[in-house]
Amino acid sequence: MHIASITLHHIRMPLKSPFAASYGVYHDRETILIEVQDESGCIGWGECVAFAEPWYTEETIGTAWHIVESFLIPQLLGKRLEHPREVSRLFAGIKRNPMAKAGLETAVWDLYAKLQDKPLAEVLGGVRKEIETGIAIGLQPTTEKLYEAIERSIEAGYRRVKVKIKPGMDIDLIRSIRAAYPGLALMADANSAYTPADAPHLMRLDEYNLMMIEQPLDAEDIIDHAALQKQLATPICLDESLVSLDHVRHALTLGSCRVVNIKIGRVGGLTSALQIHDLCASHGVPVWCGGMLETGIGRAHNIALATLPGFTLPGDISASDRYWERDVISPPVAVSAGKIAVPEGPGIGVEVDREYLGHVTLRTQHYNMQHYNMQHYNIGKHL
Ligand SMILES: O=C(O)CCC(=O)C1=CC=C[C@@H](O)[C@@H]1C(=O)O
Ligand SMILES: [Mg+2]
Repeated sequence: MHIASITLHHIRMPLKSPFAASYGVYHDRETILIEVQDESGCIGWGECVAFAEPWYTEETIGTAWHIVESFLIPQLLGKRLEHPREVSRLFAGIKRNPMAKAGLETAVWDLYAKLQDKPLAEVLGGVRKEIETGIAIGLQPTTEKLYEAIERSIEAGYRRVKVKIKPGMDIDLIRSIRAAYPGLALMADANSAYTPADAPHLMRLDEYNLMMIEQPLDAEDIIDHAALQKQLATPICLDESLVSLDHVRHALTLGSCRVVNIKIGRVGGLTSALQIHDLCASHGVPVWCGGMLETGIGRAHNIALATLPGFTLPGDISASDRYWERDVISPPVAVSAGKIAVPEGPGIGVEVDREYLGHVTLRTQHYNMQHYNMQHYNIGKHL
């Protein structure tokens, strides 16, 4: 692969309904879609999943655009690569910023798979032709709205339901859901809404047979999660805490969690996601693919990743129409009886709807060696 040009698309898509977590509410989704084109004209697509606000992690659309444009593109543009796993080595001189890195790196994986004329799932080592999937329901304004959302999820066949919790919307909420749906595969995501002092309160959730409690404490609290896991019968699943392979290795060593949510953007790309998958498998720790309210491009990468053998739990890969009136891919992601058929075309196996992409684009920037701003290129050169 000779990386000939890179194009960034900053887009905004309206959410069909607001998505609320313990830290805030999303009314629309800004994201950065990334095209990487090689000298043959083949195009790989990736998605940088940073939000517009630094609520989930410290990355935002603004930080990611800056890091991609000023530091990562200079390391990638013009390079001749044999394999996408080389990209993370090219980016090693730039600290953290995993979502910025993953946006470019996933595009190179898609490009590579297309050049191999193979589905991305096959190139990654996938073993499934369809994946079972779950759904994440944001905090709802009323219990009735929550029950309506749960009913719709069950009717759609989603294999597990994730609800959001936070202090004041937890024990009673879970108790009422469990009373209404005794056999439902149910988990809760706290998005770091609790502190270690809340351990006795969180232990009360043990009686409701939750599959797991996701990220109860702060992202930095790897040691405190280990102490909490010793007090909880319910498995802890970590999300925000795990931003690299080393973070996962530390969490498994300390016993901070018994389940791992792998999000391609949060861990810096597919190469890192594969390494984390393999590490968890060696420890007998199940993983599932988390979601970031992606467009169909990020969703397609998630589907490919979720075909790997260690992804034994349903993830947050819902249908395109769960969030979007219209997606930027064709065909949109569809869920049937809680399952998604893995695309069989080369790469991510979906086409980008450029007409709609243009409609939702706020800003586009194209970079190639002839026109690239040498000032930016020189910034990257010293790395
Ligand atoms: O992509 C989805 O379906 C939503 C997944 C989801 O629950 C989340 C997405 C992004 C940030 C968080 O609010 C939350 C999570 O922590 O998993
Ligand atoms: Mg989460």
